[in-house]
This record gives sequence, C-alpha cells and structure tokens, in this order.
Amino acid sequence: MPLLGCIADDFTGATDLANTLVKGGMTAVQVIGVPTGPLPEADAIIVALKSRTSPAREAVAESLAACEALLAAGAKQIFFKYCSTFDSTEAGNIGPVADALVQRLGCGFAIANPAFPTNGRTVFQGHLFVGDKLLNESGMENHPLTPMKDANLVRVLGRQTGGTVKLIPFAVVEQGVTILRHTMTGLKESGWRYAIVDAVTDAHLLAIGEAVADHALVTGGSGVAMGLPANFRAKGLLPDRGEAAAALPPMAGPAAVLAGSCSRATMGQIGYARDHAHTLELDVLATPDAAALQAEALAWAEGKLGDAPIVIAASAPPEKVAALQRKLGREAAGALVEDTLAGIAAALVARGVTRLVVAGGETSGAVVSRLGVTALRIGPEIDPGVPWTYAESGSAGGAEHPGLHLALKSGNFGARDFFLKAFGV
Ligand SMILES: Nc1ncnc2c1ncn2[C@@H]1O[C@H](COP(=O)(O)OP(=O)(O)OP(=O)(O)O)[C@@H](O)[C@H]1O
Ligand SMILES: O=C(O)[C@@H](O)C(=O)CO
Repeated sequence: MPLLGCIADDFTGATDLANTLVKGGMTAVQVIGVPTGPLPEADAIIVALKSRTSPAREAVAESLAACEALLAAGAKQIFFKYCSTFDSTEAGNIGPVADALVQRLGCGFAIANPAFPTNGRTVFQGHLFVGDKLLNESGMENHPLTPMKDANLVRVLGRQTGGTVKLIPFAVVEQGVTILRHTMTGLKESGWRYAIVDAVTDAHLLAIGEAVADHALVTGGSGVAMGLPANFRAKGLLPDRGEAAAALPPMAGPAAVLAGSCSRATMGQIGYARDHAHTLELDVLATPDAAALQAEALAWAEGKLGDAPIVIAASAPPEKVAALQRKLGREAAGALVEDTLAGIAAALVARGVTRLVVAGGETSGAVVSRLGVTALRIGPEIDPGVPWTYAESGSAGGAEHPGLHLALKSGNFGARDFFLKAFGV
C-alpha cells in the first residue's frame, strides 16, 4: 500500500519528485499514465501524466482519475507535482487541477510551493527566482509551450484558480514549523484556498514539509517533498531503508541521448556534447518532416552505437523555435519534434540501445509513451533532480528489449557535462 500518492504533470517532473522521495529513504515507482490495473509495491507511487500543456479539462479529468486510483490503493496523502518554474498558461493547468483535487479530497486548502534551492529556484515575497533572475527574465519567458512572463506566483495562480491565493511570507517561514502550521490552519479557517509559501533554503522546505504532515493535499515542486518521508517515519509507517531504496539492476549496453528541450541548461549540455561525443543536431526548420528526420538520424547513428553515448538533438534557439511555430503553429511544431524523437528512440532500442537519456519533459513523455513503458523503478541520482530509472524487459515500439535504463532529464536540470557524466564517461 503506498504511503504517498503523487500526480505529476510531466514525466521528468515525476522522476524528479521520485528522486527526492528515494533520497529520503522511500521506495518509489513512477507509473506512466493513469493506472488501469493494480499498482506496483512501493512507499510512493508517482503517476506521470503529460498534462502540463493539455487542455485544462483533460488535465483535470486525468488528474482526478489518477487521484482515485491512488486513494483506492490506500495512499495516505496526495501530492500534486508541477514544475519548479511553475510552467503553466493563463488557462492552467496548475490552478484547475489543484482546484479539482482540493474539491475531491474535501480539504479546502493546500499549499503551493515550487521552490528547489539546490537547482536555483527560490520563492521570496511570492516571487519565483531562477538563480539570481526573476522567473520572467530567466529564459522561461521564451519557453516554447509555457512562456512564463510573470514571476509573482500569487498573481499567476490567482489567474488560474476559482479560489483565493494568499502569501505565507519569508518572515513567517523563518519562525519554523509550529508557526507555519498555525498560519496554514488560520488561512484555511478564513476560507483561503491556497498559500504560496516562501522558501529560500532547504531548511525552509523541511519545515514546510513537516508543517503539512496532516494535509490531505500538498502541491508543489519536488523540493517541498523533501520533508515528507520523515513525516511517515515519525508516524512509524516507514522503515529506514537507507540506500537500498535506490537499488536498480546493473547498467550495460549501447547508450544514447535524445534532446528535445530548448531550455538554457540543455542547450549548454548539447554544446558540451558537440566537443566530447558523436552529436547530431537535427534542423527541424529546414526539414519539418518526422520520417525524413528519423531516416537522417538513423543513417547517421549507423556504426556509432556503443558504450559511449551518441547524442541526437532537435533543440534550437528561441528564434528558430519561433520560426517553426510561425510555420506550423505552436502545438504542431512541438508535436512534430516529439514524434520525431519518439520514433528515433524506438528505432534505437530496436538496434540494441538499453541506456537512454531524454532531455525535456514533453519530449520524455513522447519517448516513454512510444517505447510502451508502463512503470519505472527509481534509482540513484545523477545530478540534482535527475535519477536513473529502470523499466523491466518488454516490447518497446515493437522490439523486445532486456530491460531499459532511462534518465528523464528536466530541461533546465543537470551540469554542462550531464550527457556524458550520466554514463560515467
Ligand atoms: N527546434 C524546435 N522547434 C520548435 N519546437 C521545438 C524544437 N525543439 C524542441 N521543440 C519542442 O519544445 C518543447 C520542449 O518542451 P520539453 O518539455 O521537452 O522541454 P523543457 O520544457 O525544456 O523541459 P521540462 O519540461 O523538463 O522543463 C517540446 O514540445 C519540443 O518538441
Ligand atoms: O520541477 C522541475 O523543474 C522539474 O521536475 C520539471 O517539472 C521539469 O519539467
């Protein structure tokens, strides 16, 4: 029976959250899509949806279905995971999904906290920073699907929800768990639906995590989940599993990286790979045709597969992304790239690749779905927020595989040498 039931709005976000929970000593399995059968055994189940950019009604319906499955399996607390950069549009989906979960759980109130200080995301006076930049000056204002043009999260969430949003400021958070707990209870009793909670350090997140021990619903990034394993341990529900929580089968076999994220960190990682690995950069604008791009990539990969990773990227700078979007429309441009990379992934697995890094949440969603993977066990961390995961043997895109190691990297996560470091190169 899972202790914590999680609903993540994209696939890299799901592994990021799972990684935090595993580091806290919980076993975690990421389930792909709304579960239809019995859930795997784990302390935490993370249902990975691709709902960040889908129409709000679909995102709500899928999130509620995931919530039902988690509750039916016995989950004691529900966690709604969204991006540490609060990726969303005016239409949602953070507000609408959170509203639906608050209503389903009858809890009236939930915190909203995307902070992840280790990766430079902090919230101060309700404003989200990425490193030393406000969110809307961090590059996220150019995101291909969810451009973030306002750093004030009280305002951003306020525009997406039918409820009310209040700030729990730094000065309150600094006072620790007891004051935080009372403040949250007071807000709930006064009819506020959400509190954006400031957090600048891990110590703040641990205090917030402890303060929400008895909340039916917690919403946020992976950072605020840091304090949750200790709550279950304090209640005598979670044994001390130590490093065993992150055990995966040994890794071996041909390696590849597929990048569809256009985020600054991923662009830097592609730049590094250019000098240190076989790297192919597809020009989607010049050839906006999935079949042709796949053929180009597979012909290029011929003879290059081995222990050192090959890197195939569709990522492009903002002006080229904008040009493709003008040509095809925003959704169709994204879908073309996702379809291209998913097809390449299936073909590479059919050619024996068993270790795969995918950069970008939407991209990971497309790849994992095409590979027919249904569940990922979470293993050791490569860089903050990105663990190796393992999918049992099965049939991927029509080809049998002996088990796949996958690392789903959030666009903006990972050091510059991530694509090589992941494989120990
Ligand atoms: N050259 C390109 N032109 C237009 N769109 C592109 C191009 N390359 C990638 N894309 C699209 O940009 C989107 C990037 O989103 P994705 O979620 O994969 O990355 P990200 O947002 O940086 O990562 P994360 O969600 O983990 O933060 C995808 O839909 C992808 O298909
Ligand atoms: O929180 C983050 O930044 C990531 O887990 C993510 O959601 C990227 O899509």
